[in-house]
Amino acid sequence: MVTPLMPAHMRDVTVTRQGKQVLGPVDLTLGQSGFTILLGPNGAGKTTFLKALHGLERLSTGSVTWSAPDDVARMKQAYVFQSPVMLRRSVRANLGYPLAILGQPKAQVNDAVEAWATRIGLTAALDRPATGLSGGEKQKLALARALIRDPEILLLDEPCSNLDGRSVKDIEALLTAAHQAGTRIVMATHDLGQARRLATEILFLFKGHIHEAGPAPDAFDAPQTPEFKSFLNGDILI
Ligand SMILES: Nc1ncnc2c1ncn2[C@@H]1O[C@H](COP(=O)(O)OP(=O)(O)OP(=O)(O)O)[C@@H](O)[C@H]1O
Repeated sequence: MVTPLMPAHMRDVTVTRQGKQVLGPVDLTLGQSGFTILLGPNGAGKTTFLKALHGLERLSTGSVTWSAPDDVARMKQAYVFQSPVMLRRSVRANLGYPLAILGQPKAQVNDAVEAWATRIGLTAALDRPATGLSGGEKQKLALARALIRDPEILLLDEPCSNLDGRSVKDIEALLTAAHQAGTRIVMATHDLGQARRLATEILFLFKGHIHEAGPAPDAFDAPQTPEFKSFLNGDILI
């Protein structure tokens, strides 16, 4: 599927915090389809990049433009945080929330909730408080809550950090299915194995700059910059 939202352009984007430039300048076009993995060591600026793209970050310079008006673009994006944020309500209410606020009829919301609960293995927990779920269950719920309204682009900030292997596998399966169904994905991760499993495109960030951008697996097989080469070698970058 080709989304009318993309391509998106980041032009001369910089973010400065307390006098320090933590991102940019970034000049980049995100193409119409693909699974972009944003790699980089701690503090490289991955979260800042994703938030800048999503409009959650005040830009010091530059602009982010989508191939649709800003209000339409905002509606068609979903963002999954590193630590899932749960409403203090049931799993059912959490899952249905994005559709309920769009004013969808209750029966339709309920059908979608039941279908997604089955996909993430939480049918038996539907009427339990979401705050009582395990970390992996919460992150699956957060992902399902993002996907339930069928976004054109999904932005994820290290959604699998601190999760057990089973949960990582489940989340990767959900992401792969979304990608295959045509959802544009941009995801930050520390995990090189995960990047190799999922990426169609790599962005490597270091000290706020993009040092490598290109298709996977080529970027892994023949890194173009010494920084990305070192990162792939497991060296400590300073
Ligand atoms: N509120 C803040 N005030 C000042 N500096 C900040 C603030 N938040 C983040 N930073 C700095 O901005 C830079 C980029 O941070 P960011 O969280 O985007 O990196 P990251 O690649 O996502 O890191 P991590 O992998 O650790 O989550 C870092 O140097 C960080 O210390």
